Amino acid sequence: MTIARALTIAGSDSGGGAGIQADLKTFTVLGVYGMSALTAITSQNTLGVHGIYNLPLEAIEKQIDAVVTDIGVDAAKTGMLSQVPIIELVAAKIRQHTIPNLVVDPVMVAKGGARLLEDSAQQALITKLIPLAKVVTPNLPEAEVLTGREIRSVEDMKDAAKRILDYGAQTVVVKGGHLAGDAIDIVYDGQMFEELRSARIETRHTHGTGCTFSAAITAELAKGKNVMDAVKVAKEFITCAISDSLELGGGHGPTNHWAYGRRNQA
Ligand SMILES: Nc1ncnc2c1ncn2[C@@H]1O[C@H](COP(=O)(O)OP(=O)(O)OP(=O)(O)O)[C@@H](O)[C@H]1O
Ligand SMILES: Cc1ncc(COP(=O)(O)O)c(N)n1
Repeated sequence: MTIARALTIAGSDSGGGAGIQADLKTFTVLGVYGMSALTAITSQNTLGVHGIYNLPLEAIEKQIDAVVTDIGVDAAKTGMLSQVPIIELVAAKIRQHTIPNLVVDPVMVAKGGARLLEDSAQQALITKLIPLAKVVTPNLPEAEVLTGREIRSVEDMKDAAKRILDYGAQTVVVKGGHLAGDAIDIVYDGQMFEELRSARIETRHTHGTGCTFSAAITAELAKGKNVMDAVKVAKEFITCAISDSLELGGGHGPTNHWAYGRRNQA
C-alpha cells in the first residue's frame, strides 16, 4: 500500500492540543503518514506554557536527515522555530533536500501569551523561511508583526496578504480567527483573492487551531491536492474540530481532531 507522507518540523506541546501532537493527529485523520522533527519541547497545558526547552541544532538536523533520506516527504510544515539559528538550519535543510510543498505557520505567541518566537528571529522568518513556502498561514497578530501594520478589517487582511506574498511565498492565507464576527480567512496567490468564511463558534476551547489548520493544508498537499482545494479542506477540518472542541483542563481546551473524520463517515 502506498501512502502520502508528511513531515512536521515544530515544537512539542505536552498538553497534546497544539504543536507536533496536533499535527500528527491531523495527518492521521486525513489518511497521511506523519513524521516529526522536534525543534523544542514545551511544558504546556490548557492553562499556558510553563517551560520552553529548545533542542540542540544537531538534534534537529539529524531528525530531518533521517526521515528525508529513508522514508521521503511529500509535504512538510514548520511550526514553532523559536530562534534565528533554528530558522536558518531548517531553511537550509529544506533547500538541501528540496523538500516539496512547504507550509510555513509563522508561530509567534501561544494562546496564553507566551512568546514562542524570539523578537530577534522575526526577520529571519521573513528572509529565510517565507521565501521557501508554498503556503504561509499567519494569524492576525502574526500578519501585523510581519507587515508592521495594524489589521482591523478584511481589506487590511488583503493588504497584508499582498505584502507577505512579496516576501516570496507562493500563497498567503491570513487567518481571521482573531477578528470579530464570522471567521474569515483570506487566501491570496498573487492573482486573486478567495474569502473562506464560516460562522464564528462561541467557545474558549480553541487551543491549537492554527497548528491544526496548517497541518490539514500540509496533509492535503501531500496527497496531491492543489493549494486552493487543500485550504478549503483545512477550513472544513478546523471548523469541525472547533465545533466539537474538547472541554479538557481548566483553560483553553483543545480542538477535536477526530470530528472531521467522523462527520465525513456519517
Ligand atoms: N471561534 C472560531 N469559530 C470558527 N472558526 C474559527 C474560530 N477561531 C478560529 N477559527 C478558524 O480557525 C483557523 C485558525 O485561525 P486562528 O486565527 O485561530 O489562528 P491561530 O494561529 O490558531 O491563532 P491562535 O494562536 O490564537 O490559536 C482559521 O481558519 C480561523 O478562521
Ligand atoms: C509547541 C507549540 N506550537 C505552537 C503553538 C501555538 O498554538 P496555536 O495553534 O494555538 O496557535 C503552541 N501553543 N505550542
